[in-house]
Amino acid sequence: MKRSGLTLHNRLLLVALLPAALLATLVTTLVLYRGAETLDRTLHERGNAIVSFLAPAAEYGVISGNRATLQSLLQAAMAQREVSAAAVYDDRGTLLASRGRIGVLEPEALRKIQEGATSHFAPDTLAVVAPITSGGIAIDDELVDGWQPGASQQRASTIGWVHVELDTRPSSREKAFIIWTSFAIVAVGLLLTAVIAVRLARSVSRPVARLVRGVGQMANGALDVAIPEHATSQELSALERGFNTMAHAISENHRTLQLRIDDATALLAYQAQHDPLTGLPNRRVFEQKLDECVVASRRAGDHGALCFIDLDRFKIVNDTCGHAAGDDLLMRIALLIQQRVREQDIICRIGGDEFALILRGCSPSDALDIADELRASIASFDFEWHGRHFSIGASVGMAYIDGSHTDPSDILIAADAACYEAKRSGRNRVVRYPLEAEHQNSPALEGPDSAEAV
Ligand SMILES: Nc1nc2c(ncn2[C@@H]2O[C@H](COP(=O)(O)OP(=O)(O)OP(=O)(O)O)[C@@H](O)[C@H]2O)c(=O)[nH]1
Repeated sequence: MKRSGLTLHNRLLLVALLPAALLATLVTTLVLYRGAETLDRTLHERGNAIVSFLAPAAEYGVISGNRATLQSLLQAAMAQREVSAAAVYDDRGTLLASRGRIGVLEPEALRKIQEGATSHFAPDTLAVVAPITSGGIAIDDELVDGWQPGASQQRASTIGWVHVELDTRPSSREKAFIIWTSFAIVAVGLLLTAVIAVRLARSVSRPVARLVRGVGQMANGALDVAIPEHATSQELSALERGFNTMAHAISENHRTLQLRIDDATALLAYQAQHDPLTGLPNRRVFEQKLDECVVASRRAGDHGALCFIDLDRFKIVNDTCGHAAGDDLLMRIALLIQQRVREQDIICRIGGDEFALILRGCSPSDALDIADELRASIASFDFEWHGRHFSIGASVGMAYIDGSHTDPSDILIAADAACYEAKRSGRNRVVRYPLEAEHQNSPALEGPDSAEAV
């Protein structure tokens, strides 16, 4: 659909003002027309009434030629409101008497004028002329031989004319007054209508504009939107409340959803980095940390050691008491190791019963001491499961991180080989890499064989 450039506000103004303006124009025109017509008609009627009264009254004066009578008659006519001049003519059009500044009419013009005819012969003047007729005297006629009823009417003839002029200025002034009063009323009415229309249009267009802004903000991604509820109309007020409720609900749902996503993401991140059974960092984290350690040892001289810890004869617990017991034992051993290592050390579970311990910032001898203390703790740990007691051990393979390695997998291989050697040479002991020298020179580190289930 084609869009118009008119705003909602302007449309509402148009709807309110256009009919009012049209109606006002129509009504004003009608009132003015009717008012002017009525004033004109009233003036004409007055003129006619005066000449109708004057014509029969002047009959005697015209017949008798008594000008004094005619003058006093005209004087009486002049007393009438708006009469500015008056005159009487005989049947030949000769002026017999006049009052005021009369515009004398030619006999020709008089003869053409019928009774009650009016005309504007001069500006601001309305002239009314009526013939003076003589109907004869009925008493005298009856005395005449051969008189018949109705004969006097037949002999009525025009013996002169009365001519009255009315001043049209008061009437014009009244017309002007009506015109200006009407215009003033219409102007005030239209002004009031405009003020009311503007207020009404605003009461609709402003809340709608606020709603449009709110929707726009939401469309741009700002969900926490609330518009002020100032609408005065019931429907718009309900719309504002509804919008705010809806926006709040959407915002809340979005927030809840975002929290769930964050939780799920955090859980996934945690699960991606931790062993689900013991909660220790998993193999992936271990590899990262080992990388960091190797880099730190080369760059900052931050030396340390890697210990591979493989539990001895763990399988017996699984086989005799089931996997639940094995799981419980793994969790307890993980806790035990965590409690015994330092804050800067990193302990990870990297396999079934295998743990990796990265010792940071320590000398080879300190690392050896820590590893052996750990081994001894595991060896002396008494695991109890439904009345049965188990004592397991741990074989520990150690490789130093002293800045001489560039590849972390070399250290891994070394620690793995040392651990294997610890297993092979009887379990429950710490073997460090390089193997031969360490193994031969450190008999003290060799512990007793791993304990069997008791
Ligand atoms: N309960 C339990 N057992 C596991 C889990 N992961 C691996 N295992 C078991 O742990 C055992 C590890 O095998 P081994 O290391 O050969 O068993 P071991 O008795 O410790 O043998 P040595 O290391 O030679 O002393 C296997 O039987 C696996 O099934 C686990 O998450 N829970």
